[in-house]
Amino acid sequence: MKIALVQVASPDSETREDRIQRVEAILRGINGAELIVLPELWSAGYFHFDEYEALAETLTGPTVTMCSRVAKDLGVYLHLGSIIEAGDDGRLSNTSILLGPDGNVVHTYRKIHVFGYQSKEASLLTAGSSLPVVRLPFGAVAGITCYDLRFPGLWMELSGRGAGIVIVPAAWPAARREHWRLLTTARALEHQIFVIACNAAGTQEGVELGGHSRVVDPAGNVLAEADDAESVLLVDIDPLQVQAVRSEFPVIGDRLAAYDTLTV
Ligand SMILES: NC(=O)CCC(=O)C(=O)O
Repeated sequence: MKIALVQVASPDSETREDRIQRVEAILRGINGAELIVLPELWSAGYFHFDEYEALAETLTGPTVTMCSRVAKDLGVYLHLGSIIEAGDDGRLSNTSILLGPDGNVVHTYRKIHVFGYQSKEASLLTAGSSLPVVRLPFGAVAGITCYDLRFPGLWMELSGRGAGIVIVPAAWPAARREHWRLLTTARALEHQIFVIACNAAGTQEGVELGGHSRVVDPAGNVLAEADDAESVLLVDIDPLQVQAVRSEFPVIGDRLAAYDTLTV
């Protein structure tokens, strides 16, 4: 199964509308992928905190509308990264969305660990409280977002719920690039899971984004890694590898069995 990670830059000088148009052209130029993934808040720009309120949108807003049209036209699964979602109650969430080949939403996830270190996200956005895993023809898929990479308990839940492929849109700064590489590899290896991690590129509000989008297989092998420029990373994965790795070396099974029998 061919997948494409589109490592978008969101420069301060570009409007959201221009960026949506530009990214649409990039998406339409991708051939043969069955799944395409975009970064966290690429259309608004993660570090454009002063614009969060103005750029908040619903699931029928400009980012989802464009991506839905492209998913349908190309007949692909498209994880659109995330949007600042304006909820009915006036609260804002960092909502990641996976669209199916018919353009309809098949999975949404509202970021649970909103980020407060050198970031206004935690004060502007409301944390999510649900962790869905969706069964698709190519496997059990979950989407989580960026900072969530740091929380092992969340990953225990994901693998416990049967996820075999975890999509991680991100806006992870270059300053902590080695954490990004270490955590994406560690999560794949310890949970015997595909980690498809699509980061942002470029600079926003003086913050350099880390790029280095990467795909790590359930045995912890890095199948592909981008550099730090805006680019499209293409890679083939075999979703059946999840079961093969877990059967050959049953770390997940051993872990669940061990916790069931612990005493104080
Ligand atoms: N967008 C984010 O959640 C950034 C997370 C990050 O920079 C870190 O965990 O380090």
